[in-house]
Amino acid sequence: MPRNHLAHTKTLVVKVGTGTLTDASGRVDPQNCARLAAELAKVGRGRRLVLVSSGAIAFGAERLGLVRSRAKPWDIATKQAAAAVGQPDLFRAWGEAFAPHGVKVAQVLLTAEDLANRKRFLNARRTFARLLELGVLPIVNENDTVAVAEIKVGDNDSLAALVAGCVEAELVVMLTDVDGLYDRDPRQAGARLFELVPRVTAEVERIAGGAGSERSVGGMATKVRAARRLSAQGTATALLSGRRPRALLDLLAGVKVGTLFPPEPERLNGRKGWLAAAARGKGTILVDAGAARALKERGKSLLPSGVRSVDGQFGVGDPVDIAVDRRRPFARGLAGYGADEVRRIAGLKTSEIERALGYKDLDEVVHRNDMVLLDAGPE
Ligand SMILES: Nc1ncnc2c1ncn2[C@@H]1O[C@H](COP(=O)(O)OP(=O)(O)O)[C@@H](O)[C@H]1O
Ligand SMILES: N[C@@H](CCC(=O)OP(=O)(O)O)C(=O)O
Repeated sequence: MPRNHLAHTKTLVVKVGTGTLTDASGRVDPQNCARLAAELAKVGRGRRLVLVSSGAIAFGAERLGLVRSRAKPWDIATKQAAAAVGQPDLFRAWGEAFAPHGVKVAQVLLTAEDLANRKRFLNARRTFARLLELGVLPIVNENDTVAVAEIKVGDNDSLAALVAGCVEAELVVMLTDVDGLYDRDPRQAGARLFELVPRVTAEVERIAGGAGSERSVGGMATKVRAARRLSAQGTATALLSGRRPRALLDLLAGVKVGTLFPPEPERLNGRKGWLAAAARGKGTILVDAGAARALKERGKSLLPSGVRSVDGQFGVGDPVDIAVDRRRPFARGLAGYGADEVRRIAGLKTSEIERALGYKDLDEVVHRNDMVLLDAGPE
């Protein structure tokens, strides 16, 4: 994908990391917020723009006078408390920074569950669409105060990827505190910047390290993982320095800045895109190797004969993971039968379904039209 195509981007998500909103000592940097707002106001003209902003923990830590120490890292409750204190401050800072440019802002706080549940996902999509029609800039963050491990997206790089799926963005720009992806941690001497990463391979994942500070989450590793998922979704990702003036404007003018991850040519739309990116399996259907091959290599539906067992509880129409090894699901789909029904027909031929259940609604446990193969990551 040539860089000058980026100028035609109609819908984009810009994710701002903590390191972009704070200075080297971790203090909130209002000047950078103001400069970024001026650039984002320009970028948003004539485009659908959504901002995903981290920084609640850093703003809260500043107000509470919490000092960072490598020896005594903050526990989860402290981070959640800091986020609760800091989120209003963060939102106010953005509101004040955008006001001089006439940009109205809306606060959207999400958890993974909001996007994993199809009904709530469609609700969120409708709200985003209406906000954008009204010319309002949605500013998204994870709802850190309520998001415990099970319902947490966990990092805002992944959240930005989910939001991109929700608004069908062509591009996600991640603004961070380094110029892009380097061949090693840029704090080491001799690190070289990648301009283009055509594919996120295992090697690329290996060189992407952890976070730069206690206030950030994830580091390069979560950005690269999000870029891999986005690429499969048909969305480009750019990593840029949020501290470098004009970097975002230059990117959209086709200038070579930062690191670009182009989209894969074939994209998953609508329900399948949601299944692959946002949905979480309510349970797992464990299948035998033959069924796995039929699904992966021949695009077949899952029939009861290939089912070995079922983990968890789910109803008809719920998203379910499909796996040979329960730690690495290779597909996700909408269940044609509930978990207890699948348990009763596991291993049977389709002709035996009716005898086992007393009725037969479908031949397939998961129909191929309701199924996507997952990118289980590089081997
Ligand atoms: N290969 C790499 N290339 C670039 N940065 C890296 C790499 N490995 C680790 N990092 C670290 O990732 C940090 C950016 O991630 P993070 O601290 O989570 O930022 P943000 O708050 O913007 O999300 C950089 O400051 C850098 O120290
Ligand atoms: N939701 C948290 C930030 C989570 C996060 O991913 O932070 P970062 O790595 O700076 O993008 C906050 O607002 O502080």
